[in-house]
Amino acid sequence: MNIIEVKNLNLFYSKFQALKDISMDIKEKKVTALIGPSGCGKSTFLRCLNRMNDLIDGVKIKGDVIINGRNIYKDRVDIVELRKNVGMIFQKSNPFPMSIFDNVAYGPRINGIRDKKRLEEIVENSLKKAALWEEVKDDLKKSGLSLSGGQQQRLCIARALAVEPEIILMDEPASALDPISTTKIEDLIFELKKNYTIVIVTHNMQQAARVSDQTAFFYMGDLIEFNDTKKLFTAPENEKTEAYISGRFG
Ligand SMILES: Nc1ncnc2c1ncn2[C@@H]1O[C@H](COP(=O)(O)OP(=O)(O)OP(=O)(O)O)[C@@H](O)[C@H]1O
Repeated sequence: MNIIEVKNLNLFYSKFQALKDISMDIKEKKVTALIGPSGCGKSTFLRCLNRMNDLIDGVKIKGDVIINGRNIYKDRVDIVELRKNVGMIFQKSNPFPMSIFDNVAYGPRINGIRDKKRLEEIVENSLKKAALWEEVKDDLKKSGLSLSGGQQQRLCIARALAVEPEIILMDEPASALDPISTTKIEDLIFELKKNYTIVIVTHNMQQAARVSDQTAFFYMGDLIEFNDTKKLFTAPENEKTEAYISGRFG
């Protein structure tokens, strides 16, 4: 089933067109990777899926993004609800300057959950789902900022999971991490897709090939090819895709 349907999406930063008539259906509980050379529009596209571009001055968006049957740009949509349902993980982990517990409890508290036991449950479950619990369970009062880079990124994933999203957007979540931490994030993505839909921007083609079910190749604002990951990397249909995956540009 398609959880996200993008139809004829165009995005302008003032006069510059960064996305050109993009249409793409994203399947539920699968990992979709967005690849392409720097500046091709991957992050811009990702941010369209939870209206993060609304925050940028001079942005104009035309077209439709339909999530669970609701057009997030046209129907009356509560942005806070939307971002709860469509969580986001950034390249640079950004824990709040507070304890591990408070980082994960932050969203649930904003949503009005006050009961201590309930919060403890949510924090424990979210940290378990983010594969961080075992490493931090003995000192949840420790500052989130005192964790290693890889742990901080998993803390941010736990924080996103604590408000029960359906979709998680990841913008190069492992590009600042060492190989071992990267493997942990990749293993986690594999685990998470049992319950969540994941859309991930990555510069790393091996990573896209390892973690994703479907891959979209962008080039200069165009969606050049969108295919099953295996097919895209072994028998691409477009010659630009082939040139890119074989390292001839980008
Ligand atoms: N806030 C902005 N204002 C103006 N132009 C922007 C803005 N953000 C991005 N752009 C331009 O839009 C195009 C797409 O940028 P985007 O960041 O989406 O590309 P990307 O494929 O994610 O690149 P990278 O891999 O380098 O992160 C680029 O030409 C970029 O310069």
